[in-house]
Amino acid sequence: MAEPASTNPAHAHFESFLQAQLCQDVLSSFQGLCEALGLEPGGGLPQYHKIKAQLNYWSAKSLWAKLDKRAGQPVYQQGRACPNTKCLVVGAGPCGLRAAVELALLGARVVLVEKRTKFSRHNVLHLWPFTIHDLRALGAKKFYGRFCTGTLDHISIRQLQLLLLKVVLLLGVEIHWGVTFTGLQPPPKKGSGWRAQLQPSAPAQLANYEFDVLISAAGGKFVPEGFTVREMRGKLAIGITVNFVNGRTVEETQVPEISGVARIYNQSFFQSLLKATGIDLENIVYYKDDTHYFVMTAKKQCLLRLGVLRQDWPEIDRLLGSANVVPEALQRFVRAAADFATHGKLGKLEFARDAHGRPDISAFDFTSMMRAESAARVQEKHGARLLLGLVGDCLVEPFWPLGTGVARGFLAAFDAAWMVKRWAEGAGPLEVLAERESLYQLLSQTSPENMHRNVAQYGLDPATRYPTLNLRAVTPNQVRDLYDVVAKEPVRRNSDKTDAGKLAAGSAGTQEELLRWCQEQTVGYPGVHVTDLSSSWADGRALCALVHRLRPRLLEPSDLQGLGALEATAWALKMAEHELGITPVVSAKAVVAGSDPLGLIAYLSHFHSTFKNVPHNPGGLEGPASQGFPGSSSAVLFLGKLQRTLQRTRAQENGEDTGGKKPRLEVEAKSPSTEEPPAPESGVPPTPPSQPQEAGAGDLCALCGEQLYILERLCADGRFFHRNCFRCRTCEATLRPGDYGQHPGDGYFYCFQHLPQPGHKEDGPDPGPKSQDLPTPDENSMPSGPSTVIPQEGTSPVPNPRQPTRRLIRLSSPERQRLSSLKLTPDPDLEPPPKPPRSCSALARQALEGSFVGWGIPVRSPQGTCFAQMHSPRVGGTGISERGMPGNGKGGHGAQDMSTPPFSCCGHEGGAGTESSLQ
Ligand SMILES: NC(=O)C1=CN([C@@H]2O[C@H](COP(=O)(O)OP(=O)(O)OC[C@H]3O[C@@H](n4cnc5c(N)ncnc54)[C@H](OP(=O)(O)O)[C@@H]3O)[C@@H](O)[C@H]2O)C=CC1
Repeated sequence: MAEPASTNPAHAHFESFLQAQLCQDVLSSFQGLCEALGLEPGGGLPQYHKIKAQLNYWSAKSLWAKLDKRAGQPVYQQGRACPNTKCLVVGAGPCGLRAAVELALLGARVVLVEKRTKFSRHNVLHLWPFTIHDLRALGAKKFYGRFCTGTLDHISIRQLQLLLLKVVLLLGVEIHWGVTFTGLQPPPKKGSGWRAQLQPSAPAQLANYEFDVLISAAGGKFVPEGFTVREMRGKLAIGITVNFVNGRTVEETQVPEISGVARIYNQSFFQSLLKATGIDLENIVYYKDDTHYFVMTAKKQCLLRLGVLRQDWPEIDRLLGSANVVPEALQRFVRAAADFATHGKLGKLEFARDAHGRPDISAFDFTSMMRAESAARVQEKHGARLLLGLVGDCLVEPFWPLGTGVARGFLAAFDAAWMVKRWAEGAGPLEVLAERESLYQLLSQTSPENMHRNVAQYGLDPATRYPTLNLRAVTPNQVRDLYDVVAKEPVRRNSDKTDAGKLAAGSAGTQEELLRWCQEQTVGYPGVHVTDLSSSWADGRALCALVHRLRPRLLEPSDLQGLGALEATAWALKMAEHELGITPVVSAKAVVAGSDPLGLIAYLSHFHSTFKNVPHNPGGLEGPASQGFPGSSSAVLFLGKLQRTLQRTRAQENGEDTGGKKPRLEVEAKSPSTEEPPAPESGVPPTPPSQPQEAGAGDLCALCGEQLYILERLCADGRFFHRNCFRCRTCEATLRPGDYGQHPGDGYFYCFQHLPQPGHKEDGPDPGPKSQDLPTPDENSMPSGPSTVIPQEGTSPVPNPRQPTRRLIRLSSPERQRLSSLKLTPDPDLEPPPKPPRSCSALARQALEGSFVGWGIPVRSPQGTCFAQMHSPRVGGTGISERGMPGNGKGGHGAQDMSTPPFSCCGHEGGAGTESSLQ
C-alpha cells in the first residue's frame, strides 16, 4: 500500500536533496532542509545527529542505518577521535570529498574550498570492487539509483561528486564554492594559527579560519608549495575523450558497452576501422552513464592525416594546443570512431556540453604523469604545527587506461585521514610522517588482487586494506626533511644574542624554554650538567646524554672514560641523524669549540620541537627504566656504551679482530666523522659541487650558493646544504638521513639505489651524462638530455625549496626499452606489477577469474596466438569484446586489455616472449 504523502516540509526538502542531480539543487535543497529543521549547515557531526533525530521516517532511516554503520566503526571512536582537529580540504573532486567524509566521521572540523561552482565532468571512472562497496555503504544507491547496477563498475565523475557531496553535507562539512586556495598564511606570532590565502577574498569567517591540517585534493594541476613533484614521461600517447548525449532510449540502452579493447588483442577490428574511416587507434573504451562516454588512444599520424592536427610539432603542448587542433575535424573523428564501434546504433551522436557549453571533447597527452615525492609534510612556525597531506591526482596522477585513479585516490584519502587520526592522538611529527610515507610506498603497487579480499572489512585502519602492511617501512629519520620549521626571519651568523633569541623563539619557544627542556632530558647523567646552550655541550657528554635519553638502546654497554669530546659529539650527531632524524645543522668541531652558538641552538631546537610533546620518561622513548634510566646505573652504562662502540669501530678500521661481533652502528656510520672538511685527494677533481667549506663557517649552500639559514641547513661531509638542494646526483631525489652515500671517487652524494659500486664502469672523476642512461629520442616525447630540472614558470632554474619542482626522471636502459616497446605504459613509477602467472593456462584462469583486473593483463601477444580463444571478440561483426566475459563479473577481460605491459607468456610473444620474461 502506498505511503501517505508527508506534510512535513523537511521531508520534502530531504527527498529533493536525495534526488537532486545538479550541484546547485543539492545545495539549495540542503539549505531548505536545514532551515526547516532550524539548523546551520556545516555544524559537524552534531548537525548530522540533529538531522537524523528530526527525520526519522522510513526513507531517511534507511540512509541513517548505512551512515551509522560506518560511523559506528571503532576507529572513529564515536566521532571523538579528532575532536580538536581543524582541517581545510582543498578541492571537491571525488578524492577531496571522500577525504572530507572520513575526517568528519573522525569528529574533526572540516572546511572545504572548491574553485568551481558546479559539477560538470561527464567522464566516466572505473571503480574497483572496494570502491563500489564503499560507496554503497555510504548510501550511493539512495542518492543515485543507477549506481553500479548489475555488473557495471563505473560512474561519471559528476555523479560520484554529487553523491559524495550529499554525504559530506549531511556529516556537517562546511563548503565554500568558487573559492580558490592560493597558499598558506603562516601564523604571524606565537599563539596564532595557520590560515589560507584565498581568492577571491573570502568572508571573514573563512579568512580567519585557523587550521592545523591541510588536505590538498586539488587535482593534478595544483600541488601546494613545499612538495616536490616528479614527472614521468613515456612514449607519446594521445588520449581523446568524448561525451555524447544519452537520450536513454531503448535502442541506446541495448548498445553494449566496450570495457576496453586494445589493438594487440583485436587487430581485425582496428584494421577494419582504419579501412572504413582512416582512423588509426590503439584502443577504445565505451561506457554508458549520464552520457555515452568514449575514450580512445589515437595515433598521431592519423590525426595529422585526417586534419585533426594542423602540424606535427615536437613539443606535445604545442602539438595538442588549441591552436593546432581543428575542432570540426576532431568532432568528425570522434563521431566516426564512436559510430563504427557501436555499429551506428547510438543514432545521431549529439555532443554533450562541457562546463563552458562547448562539445565535451578533449584531446590530451598522457605521455606525462606527475607524482609527488612525498604524501605529507609538517610545517611549524611560532610553535604552531601544520600537517599537510596530498590525496587524489594531487598525489599521483593515474595512468588512465589502468583505471586506477579513483580507487587509489580513495585509498590515499583513507590513508591521509588515518594520518590525521594519528596526529590527533599525539604521535610525533616524524612518526606520523614516516607512517604516511610507509603507506604511500604501497599505493602504487595496489591492485584489487593484492589487497585484502574482503572488501566489506575495508576501513580507515590501513591494516584492514593492505595485507602487507609495514608502517615502519620508512623510518622517522628518513622523513626529517618533510618536517619544516619555518624560519622566515633571516638568521645571520656571527650575530649577537638577540638573533639567537629570535631563532630559538622561532623554533623552540624561548631559549629559556629550550634550556629547561634540555636540562630535564639530561638530568641525572653522570658528568652532565647543562647550565647553558653553549659551553655545557662542549665535552660531548650532554649531547650523548640527550640522544641516549631519546633512544636508550643505541649502543653496547661499556665505559665512557677516555672518550674525546670531538668523538663523542660526532657520534651524537651521527646517531641523532640516523636514529632520530635530527638534521645535523652544526659540526662536531663547532660544538666543541663553541664557535657556532646559533647553530647549536638551532640544532637543539630541532630536538625540542620534535620531542617536546613526548612525555618525560626517564627511561627514554623506547621504554621502561631498565633500558637506560638516567641517574641510575644504566646512565653510566650508556656513557660506556659509547666508548666501547668507538673502540670496536676503531679496532675494525685498523683491521683488528673484534671477535666477530659487529657493532650495530658501524653499519650506519663507519667512522665517527668529526665533520672536518676532507682534504682533496690528488687526482680527484674538485669535490663537487663546490669546495668544501668548514661546517659552520658559511652562510651559503655548498650546492646552489644561495643564502642558507641555519634552520634550513643540512651538514654532510663538512659542508652545508639546503635540505632541498641535497639530492642524489643520478635521480635527483632529495636525500634523506641514513639513505645516502658519498662516492669516494667522484665525491658526489647519491641515494643508496644509485650509489655507484666501486669498480663500476661509470666510476670516475666526473662521469657526466651517460649516454646509455639517457632516453632515446623518441617520437617527441623522451627527454634527450640528462636528468632535467624543469623550473616552474617564473622560477629560477635552481629548485626553490618552497616551490613544487617538476623533474624528469631519467630512465635506465631496460626501463626505457620497456617503455618504448609499449604504446601504453604501465604504472608511472615503474614499480613492478603483481607477478603474473607463469603459464598460459594459469593466465587464462586468472584472467577469467578477473584476478588480473584493473586495466592490464600483464601479458602481451601481438599475434593473439596465446590468447586467441580466450580473448577472442564476442560481439559479432566488430569483434569488440563485450563486457563480462564468461565468469568475469568484474568488467570483462576487455577492460584489462588497454595496457600492454612488458610481459609475455609461454614464449608466444613472437620472439621476445619467454618464460623468464614473466618474472
Ligand atoms: N578528465 C577526466 O577524466 C578526469 C578524471 N579525474 C579522475 O578523478 C579522480 C579524482 O580526482 P581528484 O584527485 O579528486 O581531483 P579532481 O581534479 O577531480 O578535483 C579537484 C578539484 O579541485 C579544484 N581545484 C583545483 N585547484 C584548486 C584550488 N587551488 N583551490 C580550490 N579548488 C581547486 C579543481 O578545479 P579545476 O578542475 O577547475 O582545476 C577540481 O574541481 C582522478 O583520479 C581521476 O581518475 C580527474 C580529473 C579529470
